[in-house]
Amino acid sequence: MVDWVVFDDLMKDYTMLDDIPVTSLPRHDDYQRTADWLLSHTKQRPLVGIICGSGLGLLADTLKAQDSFPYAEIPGFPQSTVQGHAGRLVFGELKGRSCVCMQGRFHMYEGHSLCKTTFPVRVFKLLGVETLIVTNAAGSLADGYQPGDIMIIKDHINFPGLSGLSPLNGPNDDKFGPRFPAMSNVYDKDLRCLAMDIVKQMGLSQFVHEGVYAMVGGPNFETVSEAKLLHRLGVDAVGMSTAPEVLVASHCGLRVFGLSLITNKVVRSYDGQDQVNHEAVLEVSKMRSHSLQLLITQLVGRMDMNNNTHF
Ligand SMILES: O=P(O)(O)O[C@@H]1C[C@H](O)[C@@H](CO)O1
Ligand code: HPA
Repeated sequence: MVDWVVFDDLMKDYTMLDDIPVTSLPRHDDYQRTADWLLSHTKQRPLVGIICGSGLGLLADTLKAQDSFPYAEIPGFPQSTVQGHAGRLVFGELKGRSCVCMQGRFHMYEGHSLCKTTFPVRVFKLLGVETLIVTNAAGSLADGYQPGDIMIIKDHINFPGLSGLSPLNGPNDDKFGPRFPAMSNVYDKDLRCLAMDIVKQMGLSQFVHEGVYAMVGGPNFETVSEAKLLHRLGVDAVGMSTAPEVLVASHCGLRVFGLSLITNKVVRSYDGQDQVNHEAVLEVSKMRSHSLQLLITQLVGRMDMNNNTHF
């Protein structure tokens, strides 16, 4: 079993993932042990996994017939440290469909290696999950977006990934997926269309967009020049998570759907005094999390199941 305290201690001398001794990376058995423990502690057999972003954890509270486990009680599970991320794994039903929900995620900027931030995704796979729904709080760069809007993620730019920081670094585990996974169609098109349909029926079209999410390492928010650069690159929203989870999910054949809640506009001008902060991010996510919850609930209720073309 991975002991993350020992793991972190081993890691402290390694600044590049390239340097991580492969013997200390989690192995298939480590993920399996955590999955087996969970399966023996709940009767739920989830087909949908949900990761709640900053301030978006209330969704987990709406699950029916809940079994919940603080991360600290789950063998092999990492711990969350960020305000707005409760640190509980909640099993339960949405529209009668069995789900497992991470109320709090792990970020690279917390000092976790990427294999640690994505550990739960492979556990989800071994629990029988077919579809992963990722959510996050993000700052907008696109001109038409306002705080409180929702962005259905069409694609992402993974800046840490482009510079060699990938949760898939290290020996490939063929039991999970191929060495060189394609990433050209990661955010499932059918689910995106279904979500847009639901948005129309909910009368929310004015507040919902489809766009490109970029992951940066954080924990600082962007400088004005970085914001200008992201805008020129065609990024619609920027955040500090999601891409590694999506990579690992897609690698092991999960169908992926992603939503960003726009909590702030990224400052793109040297004039003015606007400054983003985490408290404001949490406040906006709390204010608008209800619409996001309704959208996810409808989506889970209407998505096709056991029809995952990735298998
Ligand atoms: O977990 P997510 O990506 O929703 O969290 C965002 C990015 C930072 O962790 C934090 C900044 O306020 O919110
Ligand atoms: N930048 C990066 N991450 C974020 C932001 C932002 O403006 N807002 C919420 N998460």
